[in-house]
Amino acid sequence: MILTELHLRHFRNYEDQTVHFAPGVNVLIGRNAQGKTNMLEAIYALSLTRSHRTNNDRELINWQAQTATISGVVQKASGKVPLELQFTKEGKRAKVNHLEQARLSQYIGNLNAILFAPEDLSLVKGAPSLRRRFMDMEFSQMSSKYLYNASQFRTFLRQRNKYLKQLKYGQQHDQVLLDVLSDQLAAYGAEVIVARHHFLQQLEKWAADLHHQISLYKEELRLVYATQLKIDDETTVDQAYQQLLTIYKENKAKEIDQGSTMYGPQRDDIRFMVNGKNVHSFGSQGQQRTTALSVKLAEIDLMKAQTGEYPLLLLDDVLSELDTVRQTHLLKAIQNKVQTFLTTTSLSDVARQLINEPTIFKIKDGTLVKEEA
Ligand SMILES: Nc1ncnc2c1ncn2[C@@H]1O[C@H](COP(=O)(O)OP(=O)(O)OP(=O)(O)O)[C@@H](O)[C@H]1O
Repeated sequence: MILTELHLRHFRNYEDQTVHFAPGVNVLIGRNAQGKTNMLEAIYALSLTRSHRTNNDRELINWQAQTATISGVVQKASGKVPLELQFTKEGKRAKVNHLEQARLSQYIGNLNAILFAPEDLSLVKGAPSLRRRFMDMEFSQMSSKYLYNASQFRTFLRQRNKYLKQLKYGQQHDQVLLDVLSDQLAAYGAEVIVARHHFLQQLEKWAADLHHQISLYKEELRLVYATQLKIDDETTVDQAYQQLLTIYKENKAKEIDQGSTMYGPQRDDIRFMVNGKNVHSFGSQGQQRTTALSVKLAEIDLMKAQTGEYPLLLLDDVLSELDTVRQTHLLKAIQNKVQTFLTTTSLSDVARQLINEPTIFKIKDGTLVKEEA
């Protein structure tokens, strides 16, 4: 898919900006604090209805304004889709084809984007919560079923944790409601766990291939889904549900004592194994970077396989973080395949040579101007 045009009104430091993007590589060049990341953030938000760097939507609204609007036109194989998002201090509204969507979950999936920023290089060495967030954000774009199950799971997890605390401190005594909440949590948790297992297996195929190439055929990458359940390719959602339910039954007293839910997908992780060793603990910084890059790039193909369309790729200042070999692989992998938005303070000679006919935009103080070829 291609984002052909974007209009920002009172979004961060953009007052009123219309841009027509190229289908290939769009390079956004500017000094620090001029609005490069803000532009990628706008595209990301138009895709997922939320920012990648804040949970507070109010921060997206220009300090002098009350409402921020992002709108754009997405060109897909099936035709053009106009999208619009509006952020006010009270909340947000989303429109597809000029029609307001009752739920944001109905909106997500119209524009798919993968964002790769320097902090993603810590996907491997960072905390497990980063990897769970990675799975949730990416798989939700590929499957509305995953989006729904993961969001229901979070709702019941909050309720169950609250109830476990009340039981712990004697504010509640009735364990029947706890059993009802455990049943719901196990049902949605099982859906999430089985889906993650399948998505990760597919992601592994592409990631392993890319990693093999980038490491100059020296390293084999494997992605292992670390979960408390016993899961393999044959495990059904019902079997996973029964396993979780049994765990909740057997650990009821322990969880009440803790005042929180100790079992389920909120504790899962991904282990990245290179040549049989966990890169998190044993990998060099270079291996960790190669792994993160391979996994991110593999998402492009996974998303294409799942949705039938390539996503947009947003690269926020990552070139400067990668050495020449990795830059070359990154730029080669995206050429002529995905519409790319790349921010940088200056384009290196290597990158300039590798990018096939880049369209260059200069960004200064919240204004973006296309550089004529
Ligand atoms: N809600 C807002 N209203 C107005 N201006 C804002 C708002 N939020 C952020 N800004 C301004 O946006 C600018 C930051 O832009 P951005 O994060 O896109 O920087 P950048 O060009 O990516 O720079 P760097 O290379 O340093 O990351 C800052 O000048 C900041 O003051």
